[in-house]
Parts: sequence; C-alpha cells; structure tokens
Amino acid sequence: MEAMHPDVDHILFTEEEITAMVKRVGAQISEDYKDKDLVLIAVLRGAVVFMGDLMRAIDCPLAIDFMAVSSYGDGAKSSGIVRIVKDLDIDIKGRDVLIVEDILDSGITLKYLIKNLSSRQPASIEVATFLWKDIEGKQAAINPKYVCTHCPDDFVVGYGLDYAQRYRNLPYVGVLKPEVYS
Ligand SMILES: O=P(O)(O)OC[C@H]1O[C@H](OP(=O)(O)OP(=O)(O)O)[C@H](O)[C@@H]1O
Ligand code: HPA
Ligand SMILES: [Mg+2]
Repeated sequence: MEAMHPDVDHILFTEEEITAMVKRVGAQISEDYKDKDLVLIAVLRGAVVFMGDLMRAIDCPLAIDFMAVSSYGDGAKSSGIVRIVKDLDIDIKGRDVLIVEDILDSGITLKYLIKNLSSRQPASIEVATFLWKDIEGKQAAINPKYVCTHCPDDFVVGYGLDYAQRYRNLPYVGVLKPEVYS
C-alpha cells in the first residue's frame, strides 16, 4: 500500500475495500437494470473516479453522460447555491436514469439534480452514491437506492473527492487534517 498523504489524518477506506464495495453495488445495479434502458449520469467532477469503476462493474447495456454542478467552490462548506456548469448532451425522456455521485453530504446538490432531471420526464430516476454522510438532521430527505458505504461527518478526500481541487487522485478515502482547511 502506498504511503499516506501528509495532509490526511487517517484512512477511512482502502483501495481494496473500495474495489469490493463498488463491485457489490455494480452487481446489484446489473440485476435491477438488465431489462431497462439505463443511463448513468455522473456529476462532475467528484464522481468521475467512481463512475469509471462503477460502469465497468455493471454487466448490462448502458449509456453515460455527465453534468457539472458546483456548490462547494474551493471551500469545505456548501454555498447552498447549486450552479449548472455543464448540462447533459443526451435526451433522457423515457429512459432509466441513475445519478452517480461521489458523496451525499448536505443533500443540496442531489436535491437540485433530482428536481431538475425529473422535469425532463425520465421513465425512472435513482441515485448511486459512493459515500453517504447520513447524519440525522443534516440532510434534505434523499434516499439513495445504491450506497457503497456510510461515512462519518468529517471532511473527506480521495477517490475523486477534493479540497480546493486537490487530493482527487488519492486511491483511498481519508479524513483531511482540520488544520489544512481551517
Ligand atoms: O450533498 P452536498 O452537500 O451538496 O455535497 C455533495 C456534492 O459536493 C461535491 O461537489 P462540489 O460542488 O464540491 O464539486 P466537485 O464535484 O467538482 O468537487 C461532491 O462532489 C458532491 O457533488
Ligand atoms: O467531505 C467532503 N469532501 C469533499 N467534498 C465534499 N463535498 C461535500 N462533502 C465533501
Ligand atoms: Mg468538491
């Protein structure tokens, strides 16, 4: 295993653990969508790493597309305002949409996306998130159908997740040392 980054306090999920979790969720999705018209929509930029692994763990026909929204900017707290930076290229009307996210934290991003994408009349819409900070009272009422793992209420980085655009390339998920962002 590679050395831990000096800005990381401790590792939450190792590369090996992540591989196993993504395979498990991929198998579930393969079973549920084998007779459907699946479109995976990844939310840039954080979800790209999970998307790359998840799509290869799904064994049924699918299409992919990307949307870019941003609410955190370069900070460790959501601004509360979600901006669409890049919209979909494909039409999702009548198709089975699965939104692919790296993390469900306050829920502000997903709440906005579900509302926005639902208005385009997909046949179905569900969420697959790599991490879920399901802390009571913190979140908008969102129930992701597919979750790789739950996560404590700390600021985490790695496996696509950033702080000020850094650390996305770490192959594990770790808790960032508070002195790095405070
Ligand atoms: O549940 P929430 O509190 O809304 O937080 C989750 C969202 O925030 C992060 O994205 P960010 O806006 O930082 O953009 P990024 O994916 O480019 O890092 C993360 O990738 C999720 O999309
Ligand atoms: O804990 C987090 N880490 C990185 N990005 C995030 N976006 C929401 N929560 C987080
Ligand atoms: Mg981010």
